[in-house]
Amino acid sequence: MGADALGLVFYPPSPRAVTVAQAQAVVAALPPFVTVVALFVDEQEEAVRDVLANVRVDLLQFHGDESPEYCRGFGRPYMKAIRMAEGVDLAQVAWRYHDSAGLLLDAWHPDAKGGTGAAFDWERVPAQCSLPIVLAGGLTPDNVRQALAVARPYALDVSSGVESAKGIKDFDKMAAFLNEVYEFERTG
Ligand SMILES: O=C(O)c1ccccc1NCC(=O)[C@H](O)[C@H](O)COP(=O)(O)O
Repeated sequence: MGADALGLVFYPPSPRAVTVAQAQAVVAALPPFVTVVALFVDEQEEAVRDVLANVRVDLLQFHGDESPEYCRGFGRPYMKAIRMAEGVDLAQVAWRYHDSAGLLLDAWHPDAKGGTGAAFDWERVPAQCSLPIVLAGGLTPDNVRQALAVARPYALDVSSGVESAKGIKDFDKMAAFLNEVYEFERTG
């Protein structure tokens, strides 16, 4: 459908978690030029290295409380996800993770690390940031145009909003989401 990237969730508690074998099958079916993102949450280094040794990964996404040293320790492009708790200082975060490919901003949730379907206040996305902003959290075909207008992110990341049930992607919802994005790009 034209998405630039696809995320593989290597976080066992997630309903979207994949095994290495499932990830290999997904990657093998992708058309060229789609960025493969491997997502981890406070994972043991050994487990990350095992995925890197067995799956063609373009970008690591760290969605927990990983330090900058941990994130860059794999010698691969990475992106740090930040859950937008109250008072988070994005300028300082961008400085600490200066070599991150971007900052993925997601909703903070008391019981889950991500993929919750909850949104945060898009007005909190800074107009200026030293890193490209990837907007996530509670995006749907119905609200994505508004999110783009308010937050003006570099990219979007969506999960629950294009699913029929937790972990089950819905073709029509994905198509509707992408159509809304293209329409926004066309009309501003
Ligand atoms: O998707 C998950 O289950 C997940 C679990 C734990 C940490 C991160 C997770 N997903 C990360 C993502 O990048 C999601 O796309 C992002 O949180 C937005 O999710 P949603 O609000 O469901 O669109």
